[in-house]
Amino acid sequence: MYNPEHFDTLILGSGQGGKLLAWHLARSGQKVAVVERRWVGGSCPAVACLPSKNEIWSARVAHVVQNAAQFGTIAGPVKIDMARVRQRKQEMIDREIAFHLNAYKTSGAELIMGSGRFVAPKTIEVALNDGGTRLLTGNEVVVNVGSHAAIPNIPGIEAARALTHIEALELDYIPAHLLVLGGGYIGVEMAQAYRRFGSRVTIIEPGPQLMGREDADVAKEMLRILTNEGIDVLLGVEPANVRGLSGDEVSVTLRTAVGEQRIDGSDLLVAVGRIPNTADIGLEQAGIELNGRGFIRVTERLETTAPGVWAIGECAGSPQFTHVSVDDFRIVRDNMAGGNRRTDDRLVPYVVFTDPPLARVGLSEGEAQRQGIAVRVATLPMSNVLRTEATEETEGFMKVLVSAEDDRILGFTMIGSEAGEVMAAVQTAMLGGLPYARLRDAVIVHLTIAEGLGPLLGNIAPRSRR
Ligand SMILES: Cc1cc2nc3c(=O)[nH]c(=O)nc-3n(C[C@H](O)[C@H](O)[C@H](O)COP(=O)(O)OP(=O)(O)OC[C@H]3O[C@@H](n4cnc5c(N)ncnc54)[C@H](O)[C@@H]3O)c2cc1C
Ligand SMILES: NC(=O)c1ccc[n+]([C@@H]2O[C@H](COP(=O)([O-])OP(=O)(O)OC[C@H]3O[C@@H](n4cnc5c(N)ncnc54)[C@H](O)[C@@H]3O)[C@@H](O)[C@H]2O)c1
Repeated sequence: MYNPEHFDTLILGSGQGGKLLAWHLARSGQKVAVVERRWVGGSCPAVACLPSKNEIWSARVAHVVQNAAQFGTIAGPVKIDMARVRQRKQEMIDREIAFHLNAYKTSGAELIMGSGRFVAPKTIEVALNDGGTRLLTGNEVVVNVGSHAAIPNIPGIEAARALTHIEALELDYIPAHLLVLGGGYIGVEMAQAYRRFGSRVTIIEPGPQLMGREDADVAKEMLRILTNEGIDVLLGVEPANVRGLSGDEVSVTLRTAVGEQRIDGSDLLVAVGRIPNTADIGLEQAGIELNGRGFIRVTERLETTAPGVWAIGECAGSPQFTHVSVDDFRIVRDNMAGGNRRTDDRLVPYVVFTDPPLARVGLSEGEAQRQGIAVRVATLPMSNVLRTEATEETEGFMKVLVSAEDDRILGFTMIGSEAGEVMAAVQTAMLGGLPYARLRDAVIVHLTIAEGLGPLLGNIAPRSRR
């Protein structure tokens, strides 16, 4: 083996946490390198969060304009220019790339574009994108290689060249009839966006409800909202085979409770979950073990089974959100500096960026039940929040779980306008350990959506005396 180049910290994959760690350590004087095969800045700004939310926003504008007459604005016939939608998204990505390159330059961290694989403990060989190889070692090594879209094992799906989120975000035409496999995060977000651009859309979900991890009442409301916009949702159906070619004519045969059913469409999007990018990168050469699901085995401190090697983000089995990968960075940063931060004491919120969005922090009702945690539950329909009188955003509801033993807020779910922003207020109260009545009695601005927190928490029953 030829002489390796040595770094204080070597990071494989420019994921969301890894790049922040690189910039931080380099600014602190360390010699740092990041190896990235494709996306400067990782998947979030290139093919995931930012581009999807960018196109979802374009779709929202289309929706508002299409419904403008209801609010007294006569806009005339509406036409969607998908090439412009895509271009706007690309301009944002280009700004992101420039931002990231500048952060590498100013921090002093080296970005090496190529595919990396371990060839020995703490040693990575990089097949450079421009040709040639480099051999790198690090005192500390961090793996932040992310995941890719799973393609289910359905006969005909490979030949059909189904879209993943990556190709779907590159379309410069409006699919006549988009078939969406999967009624999870990507499925519902993209289904609604394409419906608003003008596609006919069918969601195909084998589970009994959309958004399988949510309470049934939340999933039912999501179903009602999407169905009202004209999206067809097929629940409890199993795709058996696929025929044809996405972008042309494609059909999916489904096994249903009442026999087989064939759905014909023009394009097929697959959104059935993620597979960690941990295969074929030589982890076994470096003593880095995987768990049974292919994720890197880590401690709560994000240490792998190899001394001096850490893992961050989705490849480490962390919840699949950018803000979690960012928090993984903070944990590794502090633990590298001798601290003792853990992943198991954090509150992980999330937002599904449908319109209205779905947000949750803490326990759902189902989780509380399964964990045997006694709770008091209150709900408030969005139509009872005064602001929605003005905006007509009356869909959805808020739900809060308060401990039956004390007055701590244990969970908050909202499907409704500004759900993510309202949730952040509840999350803050939860982090501060505020008894629910403090938030209930807070003076919250009239006429905001958050004003609904008062009446919502006012619906919590008093604690029963034993
Ligand atoms: C369509 C979509 C929308 C999403 N929307 C949201 C959202 O709104 N909010 C949210 O919080 N989360 C969202 N997510 C999830 C979020 O994007 C991810 O959780 C987050 O990007 C994970 O980051 P990570 O740090 O694990 O890795 P990533 O950001 O995925 O980075 C891993 C990097 O490693 C590189 N890599 C892999 N293997 C190698 C190798 N061998 N050599 C060199 N480089 C390698 C990859 O090219 C990639 O750039 C979305 C995901 C998708 C797919
Ligand atoms: N707003 C956000 O934060 C956001 C947005 C997009 C993605 N993400 C992250 O990315 C992850 C991946 O998203 P996703 O939508 O691919 O996965 P998901 O896990 O959210 O949903 C996958 C869905 O596909 C269904 N499914 C499984 N096998 C299937 C099959 N053969 N045919 C049809 N459906 C099938 C599952 O029952 C499930 O409902 C999410 O879990 C989330 O963490 C987050």
